[in-house]
Amino acid sequence: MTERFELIETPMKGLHLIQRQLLGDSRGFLQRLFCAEDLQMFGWNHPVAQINHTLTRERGSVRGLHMQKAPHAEDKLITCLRGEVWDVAVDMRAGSPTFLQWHAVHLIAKQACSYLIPAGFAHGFQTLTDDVEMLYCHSQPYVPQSEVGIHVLDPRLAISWPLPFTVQSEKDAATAWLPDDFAGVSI
Ligand SMILES: Cc1cn([C@H]2C[C@H](O)[C@@H](COP(=O)(O)OP(=O)(O)O[C@H]3O[C@H](C)C(=O)[C@H](O)[C@H]3O)O2)c(=O)[nH]c1=O
Repeated sequence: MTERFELIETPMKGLHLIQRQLLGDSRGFLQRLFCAEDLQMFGWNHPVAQINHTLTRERGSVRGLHMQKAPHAEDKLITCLRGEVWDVAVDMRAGSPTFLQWHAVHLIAKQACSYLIPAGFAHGFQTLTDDVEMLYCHSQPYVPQSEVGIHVLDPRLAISWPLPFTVQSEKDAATAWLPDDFAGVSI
């Protein structure tokens, strides 16, 4: 725990929830979304290379599952700024005791909790409200050629999504299932 962040463990090594402290006053609040010194204690050991902001309009939409392969494998800090999402991280690390297991968290903007997803995990989410805004801090730049897609309905993962799907990108819908001999990624 630091002055501004509380680390909440998950069943998977390196995958954490980060509870942020809001500093409230008569005007509203200030919250720190990222702090290199503090987050280094939680395993984030890189500068922030890029920050992305997405708007997903329709409830039930699904983005992902995506990750970047080495040497561009990246840590992500996922923050829900508006609305609510069912946010899923999948352990794709070769040799991990939780290989191909997934862990989902219900991110609610007002609850000021972020999801710290280390390199080697695929990430995706389903929106539980309309007009969801997400902020992603990435420890590596976007390198499309290194991106790997995993199908959100891949039977080897058996992710239990909370809502019927509404909107999904053509790219994500067309993603192939994992080959039977897939043994994971090395990061
Ligand atoms: C990821 C990314 C994309 N783009 C461009 C590429 C496309 O022209 C456009 C939309 O890309 P895409 O459909 O891959 O966006 P998402 O489906 O939201 O991808 C994200 O979805 C899941 C949930 C993630 O965890 C990743 O952060 C990210 O892959 O933005 C960029 O310019 N920079 C980027 O970092």
